[in-house]
Amino acid sequence: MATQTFHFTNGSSHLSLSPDHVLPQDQRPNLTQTPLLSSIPVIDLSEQPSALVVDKISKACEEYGFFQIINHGVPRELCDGMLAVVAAFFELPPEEKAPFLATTDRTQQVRLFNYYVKGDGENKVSMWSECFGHLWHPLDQTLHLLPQNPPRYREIIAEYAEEIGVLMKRLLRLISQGLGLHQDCLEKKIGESPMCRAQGNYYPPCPDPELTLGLNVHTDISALTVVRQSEGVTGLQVIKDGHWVAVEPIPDAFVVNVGDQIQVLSNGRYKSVHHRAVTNETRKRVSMATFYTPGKDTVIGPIRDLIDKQHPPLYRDYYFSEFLEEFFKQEGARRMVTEIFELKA
Ligand SMILES: O=C(O)CCC(=O)C(=O)O
Ligand SMILES: [Fe+2]
Repeated sequence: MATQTFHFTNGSSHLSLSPDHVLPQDQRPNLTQTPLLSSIPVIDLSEQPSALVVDKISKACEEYGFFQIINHGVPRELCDGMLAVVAAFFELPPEEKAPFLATTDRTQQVRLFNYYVKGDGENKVSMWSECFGHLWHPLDQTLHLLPQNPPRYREIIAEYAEEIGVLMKRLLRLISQGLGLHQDCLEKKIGESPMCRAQGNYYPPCPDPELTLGLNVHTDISALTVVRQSEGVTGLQVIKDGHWVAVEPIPDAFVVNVGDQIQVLSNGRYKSVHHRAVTNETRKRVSMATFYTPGKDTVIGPIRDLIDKQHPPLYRDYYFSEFLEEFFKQEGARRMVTEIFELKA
């Protein structure tokens, strides 16, 4: 299977910004316009009574589509260890990573790739990052496919995945309650065979952050996403009221965001918000996104209990496979997949 052009971040091409990374003028980040550290809501999961936590999460999902959580119960050392092992994988010499390079086979389970956007004309502009994707659940099907170097990669990812599974379900219960639904509602709607993918993102220092992006503007196609990011380096930015705001890297916090599927299930009440990663000149940044997504055969549409005369359905029901097809069709573009499933009034 053919591989696409790939830019190793630790190969010689990354010592300078190659033309392959330079975005057309209108897609550049315009960093001077970003307020430095206005932030998204920070929610303490240990706060009592828990109804207060439900309310705060609900408000955050409506107004930002993003929030950070602290006192979440996932051991900090495990998260630090996870980011360290992910960084160590990306920092291996190119020949050690080459076996994982993405091919054109979409069913490939474990893949190392660069995102790209379509530039002027036919050319593709690569993002200033390397991404490494694989399943995080069910791990017995996937663990043997993961890197053996760094030596502890498999073991640490397995431990981390276990914790993320518990956290993800807890968040889905809180979000269901915020919508006034039974606490198991969202997990049931997303189905018994969710697609659980993890994506490590590695952003090396960039000689000219104004000319490129670490990750293009996008929404997540998941139902829900949980991100762990490096401490002390900003990069993730979120649209709020038409402006980019930087997500402050709070020690020992997770960033949580509503994906396209919860936007549809909640009939537009909770927002899947556009976000991007920008680069900086001096410090590398690592993040690990874990996505919780429906299986291909799951039917997604506005939950019936959320529909009434005042709230007519905004989307049609679809199989998640249809959503994925549309997503792949829009690859490289500024993705607007949910719009395809909107019901016009
Ligand atoms: O690096 C980040 O913080 C953002 C990652 C992200 O948005 C993604 O992987 O979908
Ligand atoms: Fe994302």
